[in-house]
Amino acid sequence: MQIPAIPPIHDPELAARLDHRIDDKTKPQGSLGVLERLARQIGLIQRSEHPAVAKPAIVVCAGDHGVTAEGISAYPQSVTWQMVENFLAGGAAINVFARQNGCALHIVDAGVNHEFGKRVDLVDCKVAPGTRNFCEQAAMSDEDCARALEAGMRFVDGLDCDVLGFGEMGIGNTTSAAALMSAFTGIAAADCVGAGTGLDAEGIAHKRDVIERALRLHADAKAPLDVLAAFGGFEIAFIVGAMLRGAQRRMVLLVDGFIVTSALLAAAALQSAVLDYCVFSHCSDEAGHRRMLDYLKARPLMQLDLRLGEGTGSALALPLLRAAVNFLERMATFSSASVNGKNG
Ligand SMILES: O=C(O)c1ccc[n+]([C@@H]2O[C@H](COP(=O)([O-])O)[C@@H](O)[C@H]2O)c1
Ligand SMILES: Cc1cc2nc[nH]c2cc1C
Repeated sequence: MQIPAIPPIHDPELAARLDHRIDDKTKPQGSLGVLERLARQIGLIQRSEHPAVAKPAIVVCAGDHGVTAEGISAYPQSVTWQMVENFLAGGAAINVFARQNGCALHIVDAGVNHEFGKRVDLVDCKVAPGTRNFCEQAAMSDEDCARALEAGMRFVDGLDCDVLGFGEMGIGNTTSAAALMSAFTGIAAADCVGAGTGLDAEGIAHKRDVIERALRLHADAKAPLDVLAAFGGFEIAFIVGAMLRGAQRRMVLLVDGFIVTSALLAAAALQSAVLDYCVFSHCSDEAGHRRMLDYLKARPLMQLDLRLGEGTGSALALPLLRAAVNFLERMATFSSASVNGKNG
């Protein structure tokens, strides 16, 4: 398997031209704050002084997790496929927010423990009906992990979009994400673990024990792909592949909550320049997410106490991305509006 080469977005000459355009708008310099940094970043990603958010898409990847056998979620595994049906019927939060924001939505079965049959609206990339219990063995074989990564890359090869948002669905996947976080960052499991869909304090303590046990079992997994295979999920590996290919194709990558960011930890361990292409939509209410973002030196756009996943944060961030490219394209300049500039 070929890991995509990703160039950094570094381009001092274009950055200077973007900065000039931004500073020439009728506002005190820097006063549009984060939106100015976004406009500059999107311009550098798209290699354009006139960046656009014209064709946004969100991909929601679903997969099941063998580690649910350890009793680490407040909900049964069957909710994964039932929510996939809900996505396909248009009734989930992500359907509502994607529609509200004029965003294409793609639903992927990367490894759900359910036979959906032939469905035109479901992208069938099922590698297996769920991962193995990573307390007993690696969640994925190396081959299956590579299959999920490649499926993510191939999926993005067929996409026509400029902004690619990520979401996921998978009962048990906050356990997978917390284990990935601890393995990739060296942060203690106790500081990675959280309530997920709604565990109480006792449930969280048990989840921490499960993760610590698995970290001991797979202590030899050091290379990024080995860590991903040991603790990941099919939906997480699919997202890793899709992120790497999306960055290679110079898409803006919209990062959602705790699980999607754990996929980014793996992607960044494989190709650190992928981070240049990322916009962090929000800081999730899942306990470890703030620490994960800090580790990546990431500044999320919003803090809404969301802990849903599905790409809901990605969808809700779209108006801010649009505001960033719109002010750059549509605001008057000091000279066009005859407004005096600084000290002038
Ligand atoms: O995105 C987040 O930050 C987030 C935080 C907590 C839970 N979730 C969602 O909840 C599910 C996993 O929770 P759990 O408790 O089953 O591990 C999965 O479907 C995720 O989309 C998502
Ligand atoms: C109902 C439900 C919806 C979800 N969406 C994402 N994760 C979820 C988990 C549950 C339990």
